[in-house]
Parts: sequence; structure tokens; C-alpha cells
Amino acid sequence: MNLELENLKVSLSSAPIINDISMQIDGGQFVGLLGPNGSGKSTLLRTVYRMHKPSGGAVLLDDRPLPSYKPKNLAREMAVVGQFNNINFDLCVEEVVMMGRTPHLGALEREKIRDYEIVRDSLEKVGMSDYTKRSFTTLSGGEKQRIILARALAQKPSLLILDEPTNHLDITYQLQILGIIKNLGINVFAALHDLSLAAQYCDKIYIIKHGAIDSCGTPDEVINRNMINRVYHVDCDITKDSAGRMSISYFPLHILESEI
Ligand SMILES: Nc1ncnc2c1ncn2[C@@H]1O[C@H](COP(=O)(O)OP(=O)(O)OP(=O)(O)O)[C@@H](O)[C@H]1O
Repeated sequence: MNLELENLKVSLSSAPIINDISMQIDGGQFVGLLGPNGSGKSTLLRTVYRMHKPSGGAVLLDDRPLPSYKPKNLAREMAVVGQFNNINFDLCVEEVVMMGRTPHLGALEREKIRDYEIVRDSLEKVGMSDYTKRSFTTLSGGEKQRIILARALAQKPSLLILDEPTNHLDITYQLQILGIIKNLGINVFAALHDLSLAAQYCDKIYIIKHGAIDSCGTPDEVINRNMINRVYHVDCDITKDSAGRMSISYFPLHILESEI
């Protein structure tokens, strides 16, 4: 499912948060949304998954306006991994991941063998196969995050929306999860903070600042010292290894301040 934002505006408590943003997520690309704290990344993503209503412009999915989709039809196509993933019911891991199959089942339809296979496969992908019967509430933050991603994978979406999907994960799982997401071959729109990881995994990056697009393009086009200075007010060195992988070395803030 292709996603297009057309001159999107979002206000929260009468304050303009997203100011006239247009974007395109298509072609099975992994698109990163980056920007400083408070720049509007979560607000933008929440508007795409209908938690906020735009105050102007439109969200289009496969060229159709978002409000024209029935929630269940939308859930068959779009999966969301939000920033806060509290589940207050005492469910085991398998039950949580099985929730991802709900949009594919009829009103009173029971899960079939195929649904259990998909759940097993999704748990395997995130390295949590041994936790099937564990109570979700007893898991660590990173384990919960991987289960919520498994639930999204079990949904078999064609558009995956992720709000900081790796913020609780150690580096092994950050790389593993980003690798899994990258290999899905579906449209992915993810808010990320780590510029080096975004450079490594994203096909396209949008940088936003104060609710507007600062820049957009391939990681090579967008991530550079000027942008990091302009958007984050931090100085840095950027190098590339022989495989073309970008490495960013940030300078402590007092160096930048003393140089101004
Ligand atoms: N309900 C609300 N009412 C008023 N302002 C809000 C509301 N929710 C969020 N904001 C403000 O909107 C701005 C954007 O917030 P948002 O969470 O979208 O930023 P973000 O880029 O995701 O930040 P972070 O990187 O810290 O997660 C912030 O200044 C925030 O305080």
C-alpha cells in the first residue's frame, strides 16, 4: 500500500505541530523520518494511523483518502508499532502476536493452523520463539518491543509504520530488527533517531524540523555535516568505510559552543 501525504497540517490543542508536509512512501522502500525531539515525528505518524485528525491537507493510501477506509480493511494493509506498547491484560506472548491475525479473521472465525504458523514464524523472526507461553507483562522493555514487532509482522501488512522501533533494543537486536524490516520488501515508514543506522538501512530519508521538511533524499544526499549542524546544532565528522558505511563522530557540545 502506497502512502502519500498531501500538504498535511496537524494542530494539537490549537497549536500548529505539522505545517504543510508532503511526502511519498512507495515502491517497497524503507523510508526514515528523522528530526530533533519535538519536531513532530510521532504526531505525523499518529496522523497516518488515524490517532490525530489533520487540520488541513490529506493522507492518501493507494490514492484513496484515509477516512474512506473501514478500520478492519485498513488493518489488513497497515501495521503500526507505536512508541508505547503497554498491554494491560494478562496475555501470553503467543496471544499478543495472534492479535495481529484479527483483521484477517471473520467475526466469529477461530484461528486456523495457518494463523499459528504465521505467529510462530513471526516470533522466530524476532528471536522470541522460546517465549511463546510467557506472560507479556513479565517481559523486559526490549523483549516487549520485539513481541509488538512480531504482532505487526503477523498482520502481514503492505505498509508498516514504526515509531522508534529500536529505542529499547541492544545493538544486536537493533541491527537484527532493522535487517528484518528492510528485508520485508514492503513500504516502511519509520521514525528513527540514530542517523548512522538510518543511513545504513533507509532507502530514503525525510528530515523534519519544527513540523516542516528540512530535507529529503537518499542517506548520502541528506546526511551531512551541514544538515546535522543546521537541524541538531551539533558539530561532527562523517567518514565512510571501504564498504561505504557511514560513521558519524559527534563533537561534545562545549567544543561547538566555544567555537561559536
Ligand atoms: N496533545 C498535545 N497538545 C499540544 N502539543 C502537543 C500535544 N502532543 C504533542 N505536542 C507537541 O507537539 C510537538 C511534537 O511532538 P512529537 O511527539 O510529534 O515530536 P517527536 O518529533 O516525535 O519527538 P521525540 O523525538 O521527542 O519523540 C512537541 O512540541 C509536543 O510537545
